[in-house]
Amino acid sequence: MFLAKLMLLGSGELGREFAIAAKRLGCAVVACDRYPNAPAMQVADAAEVFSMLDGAALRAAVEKHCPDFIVPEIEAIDTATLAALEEEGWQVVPSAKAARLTMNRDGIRRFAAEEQGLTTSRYRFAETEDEALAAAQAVGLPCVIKPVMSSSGKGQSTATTEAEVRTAFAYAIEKMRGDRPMAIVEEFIRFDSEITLLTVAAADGIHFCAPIGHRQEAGDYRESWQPAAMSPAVLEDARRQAATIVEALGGRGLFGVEFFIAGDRAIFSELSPRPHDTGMVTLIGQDPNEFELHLRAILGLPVGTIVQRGPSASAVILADRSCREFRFEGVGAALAAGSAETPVDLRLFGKPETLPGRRMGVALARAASVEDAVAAAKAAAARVTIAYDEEK
Ligand SMILES: Nc1ncnc2c1ncn2[C@@H]1O[C@H](COP(=O)(O)OP(=O)(O)OP(=O)(O)O)[C@@H](O)[C@H]1O
Ligand SMILES: NCC(=O)N[C@@H]1O[C@H](COP(=O)([O-])[O-])[C@@H](O)[C@H]1O
Ligand SMILES: [Mg+2]
Repeated sequence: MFLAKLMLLGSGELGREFAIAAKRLGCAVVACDRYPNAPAMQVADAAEVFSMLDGAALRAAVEKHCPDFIVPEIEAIDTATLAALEEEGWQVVPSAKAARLTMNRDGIRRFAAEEQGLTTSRYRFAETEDEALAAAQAVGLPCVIKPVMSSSGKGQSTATTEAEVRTAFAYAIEKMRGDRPMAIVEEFIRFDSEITLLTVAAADGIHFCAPIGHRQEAGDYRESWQPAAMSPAVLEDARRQAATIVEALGGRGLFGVEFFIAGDRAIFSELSPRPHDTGMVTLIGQDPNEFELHLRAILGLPVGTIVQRGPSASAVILADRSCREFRFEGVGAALAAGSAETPVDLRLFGKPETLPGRRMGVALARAASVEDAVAAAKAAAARVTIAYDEEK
């Protein structure tokens, strides 16, 4: 009856779009996350609620549902259990090795820089304040300090003085996920721009999407656009580095490979072995979009030709406080801003609770230029407001 059964480990906005793509292609989806009614659960065939870091619960869910593919959707997963499951013959996407190396920044950074020879910022790891100070001295100030296990900028800050290094290290350890109190101390790169190069490893080879530019604030993305303007030589270098690391990680799927662009250098930053948040722009600008590409690659289907439909952008809709009783307003006004020349669309993720800075939705636009697309997406996002009710 079903083409395949997919189990999502993590069920946020990215998993939700992936689940929709999977349902369209006749797959069964089991959505797992730490809280009930997570975005992907709302469109899945079945749901399981447990912490992805709980290996026993993860194994029990796999043995209960017997998925054809286990699809990590977040970084923080018990990767030792994933590796054991893979060893026993379960299919982990793109591979248990990719999930293990990318869950922690030390894993992927060492692999990229020391084993694959990619260009990266200078970096050191620190487990104590003294080690953080020594690391900052080695990489130079200012430096960026991040917990080795975190995402979306959580626990990340930039230090320009020794005193700030101490504060930044304490902040990283306070905000880390998991149980490894370790931070990466990175040279601050004065980049001209930053991009995500979506790279697909599929049955019919390696494919690249047009580069996606993005702007980050507090370590989290605010707007992304596609195609990002780049010199052909730098793009070629980024593609070479992306292909190197994707092939070395192994397995099939879509990867979001992040680079800083500084002059004629493409500096590898990190990668997601799964759809990328900045890649939500492909929901309006690209066929197949990043979620459909991930699915096709996983299922062993050919990707064929990827069509970029013209200058496109996404802009995020963020909450500013904690609340369980809230409503979206201005949705009609946001959509009404679209036109034949500048189509506008929205995704509201259906998260059951707001938190300060939590991404609740995204506005999408296509236009005559990337600048116009970003302006249209931002304007649409600004029209959507969240009305918070008193906690009941
Ligand atoms: N070494 C650096 N130099 C300059 N800016 C940096 C550096 N490291 C990170 N940044 C800025 O912070 C952003 C977030 O960093 P990074 O991608 O490492 O964190 P993250 O928490 O994994 O984010 P996400 O999960 O959203 O990709 C980068 O996109 C960039 O704008
Ligand atoms: N940069 C990684 C990223 O964007 N991940 C996406 O955010 C969700 C968690 O959101 P939450 O923190 O609001 O629950 C994840 O499940 C994934 O979809
Ligand atoms: Mg990143």
